Amino acid sequence: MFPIIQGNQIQKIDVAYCSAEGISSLELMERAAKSFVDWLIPQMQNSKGRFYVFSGPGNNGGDGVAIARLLKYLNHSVHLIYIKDVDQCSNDFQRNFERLPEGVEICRFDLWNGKIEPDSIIIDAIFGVGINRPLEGTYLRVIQTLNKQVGLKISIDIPSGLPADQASFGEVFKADHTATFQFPKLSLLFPEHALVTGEHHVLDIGMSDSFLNKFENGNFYLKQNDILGLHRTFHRFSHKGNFGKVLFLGSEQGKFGAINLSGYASLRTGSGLVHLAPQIENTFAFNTLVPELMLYQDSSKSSLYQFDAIGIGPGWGMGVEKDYFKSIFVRFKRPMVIDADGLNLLAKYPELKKEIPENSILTPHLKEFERLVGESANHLERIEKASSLAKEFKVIVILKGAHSLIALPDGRRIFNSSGNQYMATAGSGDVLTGMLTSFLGQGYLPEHAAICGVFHHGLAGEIASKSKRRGMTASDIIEAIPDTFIKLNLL
Ligand SMILES: NC(=O)C1=CN([C@@H]2O[C@H](COP(=O)(O)OP(=O)(O)OC[C@H]3O[C@@H](n4cnc5c(N)ncnc54)[C@H](O)[C@@H]3O)[C@@H](O)[C@H]2O)[C@@H](O)CC1
Ligand SMILES: [K+]
Repeated sequence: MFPIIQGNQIQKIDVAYCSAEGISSLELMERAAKSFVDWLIPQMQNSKGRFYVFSGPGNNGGDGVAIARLLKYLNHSVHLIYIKDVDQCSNDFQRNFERLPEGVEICRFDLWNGKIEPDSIIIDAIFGVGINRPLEGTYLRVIQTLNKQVGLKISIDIPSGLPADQASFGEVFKADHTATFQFPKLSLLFPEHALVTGEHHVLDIGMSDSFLNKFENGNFYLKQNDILGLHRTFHRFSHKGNFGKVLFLGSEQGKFGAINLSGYASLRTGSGLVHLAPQIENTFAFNTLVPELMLYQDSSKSSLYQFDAIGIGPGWGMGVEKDYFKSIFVRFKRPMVIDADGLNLLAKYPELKKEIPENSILTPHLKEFERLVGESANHLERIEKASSLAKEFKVIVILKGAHSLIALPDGRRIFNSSGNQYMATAGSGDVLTGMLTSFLGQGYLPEHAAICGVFHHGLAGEIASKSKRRGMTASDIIEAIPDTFIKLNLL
């Protein structure tokens, strides 16, 4: 997993990395510029190959100058507009400025005519992770001018004006794409910044996970390779008991789909036996939409011990009695998955939080999370609150959304990389509950069940949306679950 390093530590890392690798900071900047250009060129497709690079005074600006040179070497039309006098810019900016080849159109911002030819690509290299205060004066004018321009806009490392680890504090460059070096900066993962970061891409500049781990401060970015080693393997003699017997409690009258989706998702994730216990008087009048699903009549007196894992909450309704709810914790005693109305009931009866079995997985979306812990001023505060909840009650909190956060009881916070906007559809959360419960039932450690569940869920959404886009449904996500195992070559 990439650690997500704080913005104010990044300069220190650059120095340590250059000394460990025996390279100069100028060489590191060259690597960054090259990785950017290697990524950029295939993205251009129908563009005419005309670039306007806007460079600020620090090393982000230096990256921009180096990129202008590399683009010129590839015979593109390149304009470089710099903002501060060159002799006041960073050393590596100046070294790169001296190396600019003939043919790059160079102009200082205050002398620039403000014209950008149609179909040009605007590259924002004004500020990177060194931003430490809101933009004002000329810098503010530059960003305001560029935000009014039409054309594809790409930010280097981070959109200028956005601080690396905090909520935005002023005007920010509005990028269509952000190409960020080595690991995503924390603020690129905040939903409220979606309109300025555009789509983000992580570019490798050669720093290994083990090198970066020396500087970690608890935040990590989950990649595909990270989950491969977490999976359990099963052999030829495994029987359905090895794959887990799971139960879903939920679905009041009128919401039959909810636990059907969870149950079916858990079958597709590999569960051996799946039971549904709907919240209706006559359980056996319930319609299981899939023949492999079985019904179970639960009461506060029945034993839940026969199940390897349980998932509670999808479509449950708010009429569930407090004592019955508590009895589930007391009777099962082991980690379980709590979602939807299970969480809303915890918000209604907060005294029950302390009864939740340790290492259970809670999966609130933003609204359910707000009901549980109150409003947050921004996503950073939300992340802190999720982490506190996980630590205080020794549970795993999965805060769902783009880049779902997995907050672990030991304080680590893992941000997911898989998934896309098409997954914001009815029942998508019920599917996640099914997958998480399935992994728990197959004997995965709760932490591994959370990580694998979240990653596979996002990957299934990516696969299903290839042919369905906006028309993708939760059932399509379920049908794509087996393909996630095939894609990752998991037996
Ligand atoms: N390992 C990495 O991550 C690498 C980073 N590089 C680049 O270096 C960048 C960081 O460079 P720097 O630390 O020079 O930071 P910046 O390029 O963001 O610039 C910081 C400078 O701007 C000033 N400043 C900050 N906020 C301001 C404001 N609101 N108005 C006016 N001036 C302001 C600061 O005092 C400082 O002089 C990264 O974002 C990245 O683009 C690459 O060159 C090489 C590799
Ligand atoms: K930038």
